[in-house]
Amino acid sequence: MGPLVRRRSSLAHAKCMFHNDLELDHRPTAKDKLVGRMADSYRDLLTSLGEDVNRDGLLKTPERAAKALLYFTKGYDQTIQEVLNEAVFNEEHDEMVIVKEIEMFSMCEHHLVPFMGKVSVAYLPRGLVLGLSKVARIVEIYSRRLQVQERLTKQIAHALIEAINPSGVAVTIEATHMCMVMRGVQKINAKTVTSCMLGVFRDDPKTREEYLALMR
Ligand SMILES: Nc1nc2c(ncn2[C@@H]2O[C@H](COP(=O)(O)OP(=O)(O)OP(=O)(O)O)[C@@H](O)[C@H]2O)c(=O)[nH]1
Ligand SMILES: [Zn+2]
Repeated sequence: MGPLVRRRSSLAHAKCMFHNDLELDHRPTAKDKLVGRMADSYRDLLTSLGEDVNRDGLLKTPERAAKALLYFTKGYDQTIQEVLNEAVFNEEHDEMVIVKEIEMFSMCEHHLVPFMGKVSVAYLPRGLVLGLSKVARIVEIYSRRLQVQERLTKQIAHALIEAINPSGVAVTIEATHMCMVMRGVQKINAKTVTSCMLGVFRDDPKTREEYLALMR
């Protein structure tokens, strides 16, 4: 295996892309101010539920809930550049790389309840590879937001393309949506599978077949 060499130029390239329409802006307000404001909103919500916000068990709940929601959406506070931390390496490896079954927790933007599942990411390198943990970190940055599964799938795939310019990327997500389990249609076992295939994974049936075989 050849030496791993950090490469800055591709990161500069990545920086450009991450201002495209797939990227949401950072939160407009500082975090400490947000907790106070969100806690006030949670107090209103609890009151609307008919609860007494001054009873012992609920005294600290608005702040706790605010911090929890900020955690569930912490992807808004992170940038791809920070997360990659320059872990893009020159490596002449031209076989498929797959990081499989990355746990994912996200928030349905329609009902503000969680959806969760597993993400598999594959790419075919073209001179550059990504630090393996960074694949999972990319999943975190886009899943820890208000999302729909299809957009999440696409954002992860495009982030890989822009970070290391591989010959192709495939992302598959299998998830359970709490909005379909705990309410609404109430289908406990329904799973939603989405995929995004780019480059050779889209154009070359053999590459796609190899990916699907490795996924089985
Ligand atoms: N395509 C897609 N739809 C989603 C996702 N998460 C939730 N939804 C759907 O968003 C839709 C919102 O539909 P509406 O009819 O406006 O809302 P609703 O009355 O609460 O719908 P029900 O869930 O059917 O009760 C529902 O069909 C959800 O299942 C997602 O990630 N992708
Ligand atoms: Zn939902």
